[in-house]
Amino acid sequence: MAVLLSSLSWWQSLLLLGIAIPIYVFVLCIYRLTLHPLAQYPGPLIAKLTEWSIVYQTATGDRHLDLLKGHEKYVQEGPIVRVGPNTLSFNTVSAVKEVYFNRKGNVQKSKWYSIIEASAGDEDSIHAEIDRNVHASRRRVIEHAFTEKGLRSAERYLVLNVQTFREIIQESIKDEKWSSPFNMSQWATYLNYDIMGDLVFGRRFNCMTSEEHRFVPGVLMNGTAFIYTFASLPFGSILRKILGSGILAKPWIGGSMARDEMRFYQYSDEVLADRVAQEEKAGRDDDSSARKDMMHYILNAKDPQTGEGFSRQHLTAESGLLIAAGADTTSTTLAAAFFYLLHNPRVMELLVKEIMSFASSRGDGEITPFETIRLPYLRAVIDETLRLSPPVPSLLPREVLKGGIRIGEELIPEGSVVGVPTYAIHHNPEYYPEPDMFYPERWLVASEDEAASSAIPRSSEAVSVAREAFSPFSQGARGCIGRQLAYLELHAALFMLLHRFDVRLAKDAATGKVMKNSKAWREGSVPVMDPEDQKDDWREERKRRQEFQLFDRFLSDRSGPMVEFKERLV
Ligand code: HEM
Repeated sequence: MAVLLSSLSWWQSLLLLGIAIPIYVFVLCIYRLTLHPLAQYPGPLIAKLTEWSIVYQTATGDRHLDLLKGHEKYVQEGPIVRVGPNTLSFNTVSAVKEVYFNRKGNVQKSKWYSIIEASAGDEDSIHAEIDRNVHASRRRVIEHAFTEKGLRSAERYLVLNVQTFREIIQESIKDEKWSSPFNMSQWATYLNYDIMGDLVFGRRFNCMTSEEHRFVPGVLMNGTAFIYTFASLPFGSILRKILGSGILAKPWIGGSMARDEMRFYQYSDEVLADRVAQEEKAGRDDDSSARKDMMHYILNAKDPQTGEGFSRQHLTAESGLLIAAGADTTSTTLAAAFFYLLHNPRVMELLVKEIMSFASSRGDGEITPFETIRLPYLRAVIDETLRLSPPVPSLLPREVLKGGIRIGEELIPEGSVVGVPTYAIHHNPEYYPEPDMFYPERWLVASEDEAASSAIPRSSEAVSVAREAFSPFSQGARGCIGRQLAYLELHAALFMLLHRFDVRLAKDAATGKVMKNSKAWREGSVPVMDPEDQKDDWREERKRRQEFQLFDRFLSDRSGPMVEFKERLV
């Protein structure tokens, strides 16, 4: 071939390419539609032909909606949809079990993960690491930071940060009236960044009280949006080198999103450098009273099997991951919980009743975050929020290894990419009757009396089916390591805020409608979208009955609800 090309003049080579490329594309398309091992599965034509359909979906922020729409459209043909030439989306519990939950399942994270943290340097965090053994070894190191002892020592800092938020709200309440409106997505983000700063690095970012670090959530969301799409490009693994080199971050090539992606890792590396210096100083001074935050455990931990700790490059990747994974997800859920409570007064009333009666049963005794975990209706509200608005809403891609994998009745061949889109399975009526309804009771087994008046079945079988499909934290060996911490934060924050304040949706004084925050709460943020105030130009799936709107950037972008607070008269 090379000899042939070298014997041609430039215009003959060009002509040859001009003929060969369309023929290649044509043959590839025919192959993908007919002889490809996944050709038998239903799906949109464009998705069968090209990966660019995934790129387009990730760029719009609507991928979770597209995946659900695909499953609804092809439901008659079964629960599997071909969403890319080589990618299958499943909407079943058996797929959740085989692909995620089963630690021996014959899959590994797809190559998409090898690109998402290229800007952190040559080493991947535990989230991006593909090799299952390397991941297991690193995860054992990180687990030291998530023990019950570690979480118990975190309680105090959770409380202090929520107290700061309460004080800020309190200051905005004038003359025993309602506070000024708070965009809950914005304030839940500041709160959770401050909590994560405190818990991971032993220092507050003070997002709630000062402007200095408030740029970080925006930088993270922009960077994540960029990488979500970039990593989905065909030949993404070749592009990793470009990303890691920082070329895209040059002002004359990449846009602000590419620059923000780099900027986020620079920021987490700076924060890490300060923290490592502190740890070294504490070691030199033999200071046993130094703060034992998560980084303390991570800096000092060794994998019990290999005896190895983390290199500096790993630590940079893990620092970025912990800020991103910990702060952003939990704040989406807190904002969404306010949205659902304020649109469902019945649920709000029951929840406040539970909180108040627990508090009064304790008299003047101090209530710790761990105790709030025991409140069943509060947990049901949080789980129902995570079901309808999962902060990581799309398909977590896994590549099938040699020998293939059996999922339900199907044998899926090696090299295919498979996954279960969380938002889609959380709306699957087979597991969640009346899936669009915010109904926390679905998580609680009903007594005989309750069953008679229940809107949906609540037998122990129905609840356990719902539990099996429930995947906001994913499941199994690659599932979320911060799950317990997230619940602790959410329980504590909701308990402390609702115990102290009555809340209501802020209304626009002129129109009397739910308030829209026309000003972006950070650069590039989406406007407040309240489905009660639907616009004609909203796509159909965004008009779901009273759902808190997410924009899928792998993490979720969001805004609102606009909330006002008033001191409760106890
Ligand atoms: C509501 C809150 C949260 C949700 C919904 C959530 C969700 C998830 C999901 C879906 C994954 C798997 C991602 C994948 O497979 O690509 C994950 C992984 C992870 N999460 Fe969370 N997360 C939350 C809170 C937290 C918190 C508070 C932390 C702690 C700092 C955390 C740390 C991590 C880490 C380190 C991983 C990677 C685990 C591994 O690969 O071994 N997350 N999370």
